[in-house]
Amino acid sequence: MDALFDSIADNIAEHGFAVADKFLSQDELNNILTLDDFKNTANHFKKAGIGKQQGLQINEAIRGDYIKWVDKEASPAPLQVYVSRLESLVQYLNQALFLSLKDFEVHMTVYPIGTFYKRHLDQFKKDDHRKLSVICYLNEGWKEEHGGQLRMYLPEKTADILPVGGRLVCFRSDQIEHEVLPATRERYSITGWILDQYIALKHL
Ligand SMILES: O=C(O)CCC(=O)C(=O)O
Ligand SMILES: [Fe+2]
Repeated sequence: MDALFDSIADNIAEHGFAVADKFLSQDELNNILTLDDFKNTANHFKKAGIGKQQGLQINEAIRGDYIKWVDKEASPAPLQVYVSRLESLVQYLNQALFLSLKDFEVHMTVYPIGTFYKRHLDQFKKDDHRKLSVICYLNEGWKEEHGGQLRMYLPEKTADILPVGGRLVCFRSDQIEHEVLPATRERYSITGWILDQYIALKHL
């Protein structure tokens, strides 16, 4: 894992984002996908909103995904594997990049066919504790023609990333605007943010 973590740190330092394949192995992601949460998303997930707490709004013209927050202390074993890998990544990035990262929050995500998330930044207006966005994709056999790319708006170009199973994308939450394009398949992922403070308020 160290070589993978090292390339993530280098790319974040140099370009503000990193794409790392095989962050989760095929077995690890199969185990996550067969969790009841993912097999039966209609019962477990709820519509994602925009903003925080009192300001939270549902707006399908902006985002159409469904989410379930992960309880880091009490998640099922397959998710715990991912949570501890992220913990190691956070430690590594702290040492490599001096970011003073403290904690992270993650939710399971499903985008039903045809849904999207319009161009946005991940930091909230009144709360800038989200330092890095981290998304791990869980989709087997995803191809270009399925759509669903993460489009990042970089200073001189855009970069489109396919949500291929096991792939991790990590980028600076305060700098990189991005969007999720609609797909012809359901699109599964675990979405998270690494913060520079300890989480005070649980979403659960
Ligand atoms: O799933 C993705 O590729 C990005 C998701 C995203 O931008 C978000 O949840 O803020
Ligand atoms: Fe985002």
